[in-house]
Amino acid sequence: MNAKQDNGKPGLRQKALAGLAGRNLILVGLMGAGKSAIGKLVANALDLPYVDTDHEIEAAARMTIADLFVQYGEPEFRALETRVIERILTEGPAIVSTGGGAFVNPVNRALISQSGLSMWLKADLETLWDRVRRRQTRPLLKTENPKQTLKDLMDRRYPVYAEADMTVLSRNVRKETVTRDVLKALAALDGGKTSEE
Ligand SMILES: Nc1ncnc2c1ncn2[C@@H]1O[C@H](COP(=O)(O)OP(=O)(O)OP(=O)(O)O)[C@@H](O)[C@H]1O
Ligand SMILES: O=C(O)C1=C[C@@H](O)[C@@H](O)[C@H](O)C1
Ligand SMILES: [Mg+2]
Repeated sequence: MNAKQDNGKPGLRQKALAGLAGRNLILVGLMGAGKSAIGKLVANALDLPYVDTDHEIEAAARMTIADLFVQYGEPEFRALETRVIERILTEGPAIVSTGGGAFVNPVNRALISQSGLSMWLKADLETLWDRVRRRQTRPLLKTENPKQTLKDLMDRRYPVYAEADMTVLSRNVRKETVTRDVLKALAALDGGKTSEE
């Protein structure tokens, strides 16, 4: 992905940066949507800092999110999440992966819309379940029927995620393909064609 192609037209990276226009890009969506995995690849492609709110929360609390839920409860986790989002967004521009519940809070949504572009990584239930089923790190899925819990979260949260500025399908394809779809969505904000189309 060269910044300039031989034909003189701007390349995908350059167009995506133009579309982003110095703003933060905030990835939202359910657990397993790929916010962390794709966020890292997008940051790498655009040569921008990458920040993961879940990771920042764990660093600030000096414990894992699972332990935070057990020792202090979800309300304390959510309060910390809002403080971390507020801080991160003022330090941008960056590619920011949020935790699955972050965008559901209207205070967080307002902070996000003030300082950046939100992008929903949308995936279907089977794709999400396939990605999260093997890991025990997500406290909200420690239920008797975690797949049903994931489905309930989808039903509640998808109308809210739909408020994001952009949506990209996090399909069952290579991460690089989804990453490219993210860059194309950003590039489209700038209008015109890239030389890679
Ligand atoms: N397009 C993809 N193809 C294959 N695997 C993927 C893809 N996107 C993500 N994954 C994998 O799915 C798993 C979950 O992805 P990831 O941790 O990035 O989700 P997340 O949205 O950050 O979830 P959480 O809200 O729990 O932090 C990871 O193992 C990741 O490598
Ligand atoms: O969907 C959610 O509410 C969560 C998702 C994870 O990213 C973590 O932020 C935490 O486990 C809560
Ligand atoms: Mg994540």
